[in-house]
Amino acid sequence: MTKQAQPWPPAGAEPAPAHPKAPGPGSELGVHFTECFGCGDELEGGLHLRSTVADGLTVRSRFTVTKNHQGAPGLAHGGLLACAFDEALGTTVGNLLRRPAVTGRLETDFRRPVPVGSTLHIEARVDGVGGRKIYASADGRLDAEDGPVAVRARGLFVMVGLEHFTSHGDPDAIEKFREQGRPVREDWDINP
Ligand SMILES: CCCCCCCCCCCC(=O)SCCNC(=O)CCNC(=O)[C@H](O)C(C)(C)COP(=O)(O)OP(=O)(O)OC[C@H]1O[C@@H](n2cnc3c(N)ncnc32)[C@H](O)[C@@H]1OP(=O)(O)O
Repeated sequence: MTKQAQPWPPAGAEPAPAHPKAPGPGSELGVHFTECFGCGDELEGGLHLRSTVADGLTVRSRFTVTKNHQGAPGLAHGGLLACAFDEALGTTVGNLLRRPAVTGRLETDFRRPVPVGSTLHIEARVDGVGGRKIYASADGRLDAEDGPVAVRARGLFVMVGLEHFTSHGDPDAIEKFREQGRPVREDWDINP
């Protein structure tokens, strides 16, 4: 049987404008939580992904593959690469739309090996919104913004209320997150 390509974003999704308080093009997004494996600076073996808003509903992120990220000798582990895309897509959705959301589904296509020492340049964009569902996709290129594509990903994010984090998360970590000042509640649309 021939596999039919599904449209992306799916029928019914609408283009989503950036939130009025979303950071503008050129803004560095920084660390959203210091213990985050994707972007936090407290975890020596983390990805230390860094992101900058680009034009449109697009964010450019990059991270350098270290020995902490290996699967096969000298090559990035696919699961770690998926983590980098989860972070890059999540930070794009969170910062541009300013609606709390979590990853419901993440698809990755691994097109080329990613060696230790290389830097992956990830361009992620919001593709559309349908109800509580946010569709986003990203391309990861090797060692330059116009380098060869090594990984592609698509994510479905589902808008949630703050109780998702307060009822399932660790209260001490949530308190630390609040003390770090992100997100500033007034700058977000909280209820899905
Ligand atoms: C400045 C700071 C920046 C912030 C920067 C943040 C960066 C961090 C990046 C990392 C982000 C993460 O890893 S987040 C962590 C990983 N993800 C999680 O732990 C999520 C675990 N899953 C859940 O909690 C739940 O399943 C939810 C919330 C996703 C959905 O549950 P729910 O609230 O009961 O809603 P539910 O009715 O099931 O789903 C709502 C709609 O989405 C659809 N839907 C739900 N899941 C799926 C799915 N896998 N595939 C297809 N569709 C799905 C449903 O069919 C439905 O469509 P319809 O009927 O409406 O049409």
